[in-house]
Parts: sequence; C-alpha cells; structure tokens
Amino acid sequence: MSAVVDVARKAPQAGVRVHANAGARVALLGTGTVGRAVLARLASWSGTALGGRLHLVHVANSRVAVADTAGVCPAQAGIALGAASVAAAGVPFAATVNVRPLASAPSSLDAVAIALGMSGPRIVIDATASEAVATRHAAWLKQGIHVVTACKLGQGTSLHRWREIRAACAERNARYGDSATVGAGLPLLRSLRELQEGGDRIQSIAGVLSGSLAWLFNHYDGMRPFSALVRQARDAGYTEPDPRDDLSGEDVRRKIVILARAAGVELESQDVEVTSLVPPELAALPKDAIDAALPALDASLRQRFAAAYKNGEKLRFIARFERNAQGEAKARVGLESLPGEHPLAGGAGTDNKVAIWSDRYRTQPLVIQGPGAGAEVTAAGLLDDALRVLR
Ligand SMILES: NC(=O)C1=CN([C@@H]2O[C@H](COP(=O)(O)OP(=O)(O)OC[C@H]3O[C@@H](n4cnc5c(N)ncnc54)[C@H](O)[C@@H]3O)[C@@H](O)[C@H]2O)C=CC1
Ligand SMILES: N[C@@H](CC=O)C(=O)O
Repeated sequence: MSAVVDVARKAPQAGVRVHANAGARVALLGTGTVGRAVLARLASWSGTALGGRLHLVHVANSRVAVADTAGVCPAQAGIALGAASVAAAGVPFAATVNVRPLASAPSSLDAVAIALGMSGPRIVIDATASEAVATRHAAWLKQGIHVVTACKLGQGTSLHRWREIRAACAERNARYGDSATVGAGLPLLRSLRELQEGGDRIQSIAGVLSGSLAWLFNHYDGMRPFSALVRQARDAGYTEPDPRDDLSGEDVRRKIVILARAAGVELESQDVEVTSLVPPELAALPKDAIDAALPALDASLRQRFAAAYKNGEKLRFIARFERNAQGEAKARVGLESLPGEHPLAGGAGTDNKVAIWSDRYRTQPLVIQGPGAGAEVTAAGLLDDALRVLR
C-alpha cells in the first residue's frame, strides 16, 4: 500500500523526462513479499537520479501481468507500473495517478522478452520462487537480457542448469545478478569471486545461511512452541513461500551449492548431505494443510533444545563445505549443537554468519555477517544488482 501512496504523491515529478538510453528497461516477476518491496523501493526513487536508471515496463505475478505498451516515457512507465502492479497483486488501488492506460493480461512468461523490446539494456528481476521462471533464465540471457534473481532455483539446483546459465552469460556478455540468492544481498558471492580473481583458492566455508532458521533458533527458548515461532517467521516474510523449504534444509542446500559453485567446485545438489527438521507426517502434506500440522515439529525440537541447554550449548542450523588438496569436496547441512562461545553461535535476528577459509585466510577465516532474510534487504540486494548491470 505504501508504494501506492508514494506513487500518488510523487506523480507530478513524473513529468521529468528521461531518455530511454539513460537506463535499462526492467521486467519484474513476482509481487509477493520481495516483489512488493522492490516496487516500494523503486517508487521511493521516483524523481531522483536512481529512479531514472531503471524503467519498469512489465510487472507480473502468477496470475496477471501489466505492461506499458506505449513505451514513450520510461520514467513515467516506471511509476505507473509500480502502482498498477500493486493493484494486480490484489491490493486496492485508487486510480488517482495520471498515467497512460496500461495493458493488463493473464501472466505469460512469453510476454516478458516482448515487453522488454529488442535493444538497449534490458533486465528481468526474478522475485518468484518459481521453477517455470528459473528454467527461462538461460534463454533470456541468450537473448542478451540480463537476469537479476532472488530465486535460488536457477543456480542452486542441477549442475546442468547452472552450466547453461554460465554459458549463456559468456555467449552474450549478459550479467546474472545473484547477490540476493545467498545472504539476501550480503557481499558473500561477490567476496568469494573477488578472492579468486586475486589468485586465492577457497578451501572451506561454514556458517548460518538461513535467515529464518537463524531467527527461529535465536528466539527459541524451549518454552514457547517452536511451531508458533515458525508462524511468526513466516508472517514476518523470512521464510520461503512454503516454510518446509527452510525447515527441511532444502533452501540451505541450494545456498551452499551456489556458494560452492562460486568457489570453483561444480558440486551436485545430491552431493550435499542434508538432515531435515521436518517429520515425515509434515513432509507428506499438501501446502495448504501444513499450518495446522506445524506442531508436529515441537516435541523433537524441545528435546534437542533441552539437551543443548544442559550442556551450555546453542542450536544452530549450519552449512559446511570443504575441499581437500586433491580437490575432493564434501558438504553437509543440518542442526548442530554448538558451544555457547563458538563463533557461529553468535549473531542476532535473521543474521547469517559465514566463515570462509582460503589460502589467504588459512588460520583466521574471513567472516561475513548480517541480516540474511527480509523483504527490504532482499529488494535492496536485487536493485543493487540491477544498477550494477548498468555500470
Ligand atoms: N523472503 C525473503 O527474505 C527472501 C526471499 N528470497 C527469495 O525471493 C523469492 C520470492 O520470495 P517471496 O517474495 O517471499 O515469495 P512470495 O510467495 O511472497 O511471492 C512469490 C511471487 O511470485 C509470483 N509468481 C509465481 N510464479 C510466477 C510466474 N510464473 N510469473 C510471475 N510471477 C510468479 C507469485 O504470484 C508471487 O507474487 C523466493 O525465491 C525466495 O527464496 C531471497 C532472499 C530473501
Ligand atoms: N527463506 C530464506 C530467505 C532467504 O533466502 C531464509 O530463511 O534465509
């Protein structure tokens, strides 16, 4: 709703005309937790230099798409679509903004490249958790369209898809912005890549890679049911659309796979040993039935907490990746009981905390810590990547 208000208030400034080649045409896919924060951030930029860099011409969720068909004034298009897409997402939108009529249609991924046009910088921002969208990443890159994504299904699943994305980037000199996929925009992937560009070799990585699980274990005290905290984390926008993706370790599996591949190891997803927190009776349910069944988590976590507490330890959901001198790699993901003073036991809120050992950081690791989930930080990470495309 705030995006709508901002849009209405800032509409008069939309008269500032920005030439098309001053920025990129942008398609935003997803108007959920993260997509709305992207729209709000874009709306807050209207009339500023940053607002003139990214011109939103297509916004879609799984049901409906709105597109600016005239394409005359990119700055105005950005503002208009910011508002219209909020309406498309189901939020009431009072049509008080003086904008050109927009074309609205059932959502179709085929329409994305058409809406972006044929020339100039073009960017798809993927704020979905959609397999169908992820399978398009390589095809868009092959058309010279840059892709910026919060969704891990592009680089964090099959090695085949990851290779396709890398090859497409190289073929068309297209950029793949992935900062939001691990650490919700923290400078993690960038740091790994920069170390290697300087001749360093990554030896191992260990840390807390899930913002929602960090938040859960930072708040769980064995008194309140764990399931109640899961609902709270979901409502705060920290979990995946299906919180079982976090609790099962699948989301963290994808993240450690993305990190390992960025560290130069072509790890297969199935090579990661994952220990899930989800009991089989919860795993088997359809998505719309899980809320009522979340208490199935409670008893075993209460026991795990009590055992850790007795030993002065803390529960943390940890991902570990390491490779030996021969290049053999292994990775595992699961709940660990760590001594209270252990470096990875620290942190607060949704903090991710990741330690990287390399030839350079052999004894004392490089440690990167900060919020690892949440709509605003993730949207900022996505838009930082989109702006980076234009540098
Ligand atoms: N919530 C967070 O803190 C973070 C989320 N992410 C990632 O961001 C992505 C989005 O997460 P949320 O916003 O929480 O999910 P959400 O469930 O709130 O929103 C997903 C959106 O994608 C749309 N969508 C689904 N299929 C589509 C399609 N074919 N075409 C266009 N839109 C489609 C849905 O309609 C919905 O608007 C996920 O991949 C998640 O892993 C990444 C970092 C942090
Ligand atoms: N559900 C994820 C969101 C960010 O990727 C998490 O909890 O870290």
